[in-house]
Amino acid sequence: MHTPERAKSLSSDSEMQSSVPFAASMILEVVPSPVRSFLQIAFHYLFTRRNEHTIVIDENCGISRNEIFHAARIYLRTKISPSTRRFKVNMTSRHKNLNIDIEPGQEVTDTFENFHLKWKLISMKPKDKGPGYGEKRCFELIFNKKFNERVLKDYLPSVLAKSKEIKKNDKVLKLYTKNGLSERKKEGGGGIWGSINLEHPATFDTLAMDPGLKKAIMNDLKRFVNRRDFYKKVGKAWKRGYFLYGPPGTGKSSLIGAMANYLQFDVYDVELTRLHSNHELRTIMLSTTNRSIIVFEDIDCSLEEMQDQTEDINQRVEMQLLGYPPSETKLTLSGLLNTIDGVWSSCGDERIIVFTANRKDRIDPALLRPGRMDMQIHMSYCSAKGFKFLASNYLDICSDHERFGEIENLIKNVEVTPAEVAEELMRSEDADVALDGVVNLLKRKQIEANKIKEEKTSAPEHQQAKRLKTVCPKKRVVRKCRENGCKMSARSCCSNLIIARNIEMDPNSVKSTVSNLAFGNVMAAAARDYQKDPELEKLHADRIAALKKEAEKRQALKNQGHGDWRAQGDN
Ligand SMILES: Nc1ncnc2c1ncn2[C@@H]1O[C@H](COP(=O)(O)OP(=O)(O)OP(=O)(O)O)[C@@H](O)[C@H]1O
Repeated sequence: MHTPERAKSLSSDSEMQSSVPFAASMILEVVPSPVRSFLQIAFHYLFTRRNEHTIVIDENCGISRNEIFHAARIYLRTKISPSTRRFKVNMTSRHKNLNIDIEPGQEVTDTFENFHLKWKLISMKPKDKGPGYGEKRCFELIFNKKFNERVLKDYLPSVLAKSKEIKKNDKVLKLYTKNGLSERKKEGGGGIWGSINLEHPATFDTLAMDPGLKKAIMNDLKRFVNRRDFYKKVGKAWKRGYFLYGPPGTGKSSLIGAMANYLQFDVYDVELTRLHSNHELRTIMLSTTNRSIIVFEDIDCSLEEMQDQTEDINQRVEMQLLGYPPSETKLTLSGLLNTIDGVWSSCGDERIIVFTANRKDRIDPALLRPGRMDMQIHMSYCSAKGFKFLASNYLDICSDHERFGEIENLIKNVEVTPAEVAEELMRSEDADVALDGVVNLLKRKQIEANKIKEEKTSAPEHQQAKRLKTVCPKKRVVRKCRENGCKMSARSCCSNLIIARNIEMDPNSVKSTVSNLAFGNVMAAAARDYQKDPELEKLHADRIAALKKEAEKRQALKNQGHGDWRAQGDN
């Protein structure tokens, strides 16, 4: 059994003395002190270090986590003794116990059956980088070489098993977000992921959704985690995909929180728009842990942005031909699909992949095919049942209330999200006041809905044009372009329109709008685009002429070798 005394002896001068045979210690007793320390080191090496074996356990295996390193960190928390000079302590509201952690440079001793071992946490930082940047950590496990086989066969597996048990008893869910490929945060040990404790309050008990659907999701999750052998037998990666879609505020994120709390799984939040290549996506997927939920939120918007980025590349290639340095963006839909269910996806167990979107019709069907997305869940507007559920949850109204009838009648005809209803219910603890708020909200929504309906049916063309004006300018431009068969990205359509408008208004202002782009090139592209679109061409014939003139002028300036030709005005 390990004792503080033993720990101390291993980490001090007396360790050396105690580890040499009796005869050698007698010699040390009699020699003068300057010679003694020299002999101490020599004897220590001769009788102890020579017989030592060291196993190095890195934090990561390439780009994946090294599970033994992380298990050892958890296990060694229970082995920190009074002789450990420095260690960390933390505890959040969700922890059941104080959380103790070993610090780099510190040693911890352990005893297994009848032999001793020493663990040391080592941290190496590149000199020229800031704290936590590019840091590499490893454990050194030192023991007598005659126990080599027992360490590998018995001791390390027992460390893995014990750490699992400790984790189970004091599990705190984590929410991981990406740090950036080259960063390695000290805390959280997630490699390229930074983590915070996930304290999402949502559970299946607090979610307002169809009870049948709720039950089906819970059963599906339970069945999934219990089917390790089944997945092995049929030769499939042990993962499951969920696609959650519905308008903002219908509870998609809350459902993810409820799933994490139900399964006690960590959550990884992948922001596709922050990734630059398929390689980067694979790297971050490989560094996620087992028993986790990997979330791609608002995938419809992310895919649109990915497409925009790719189109930007096409523009940049054109710019490259004009002598601009090359740059590339390679995060593609096929790369995403490949990462989800290609060879990469089988590197890990018990993974749940969740995609969320506001609209299903904007998603490429390839992404939703069975095997990729096993369960599609529609999160819809609040129903009368949903409202009653929220009322009982927020206001503790378990039976009936005089305003329920009116609310049920109104809610049937309007599109209101659970988030909007919840917001009203939270405004007052007085049920009458809160429910009045809900009634007013529903009435307002009904008036708005009626107005839109009216506009649609009365003078169609005039009203439609009016309505188009009220939607956001970007959407209006894109809608107009799509109606005319233009396939350019939203961003390109808008930037072309801005350029055209600026030319019409004030040619000098153009340079500020597009100062970072290859001016002449963009102008030419914009002009080409207007020509592609017959209706726009008709409407903007003189704009096209202006664009062409502008493009030629800028190109000519460039050809003449004017330094900063983008900054030249129209003089
Ligand atoms: N179905 C629901 N049951 C209970 N509460 C809900 C539900 N939907 C929304 N809420 C409440 O509204 C808030 C916002 O919901 P949530 O973020 O889960 O919606 P979302 O669909 O993910 O929205 P977004 O698409 O904008 O991210 C939640 O914190 C919760 O309080």
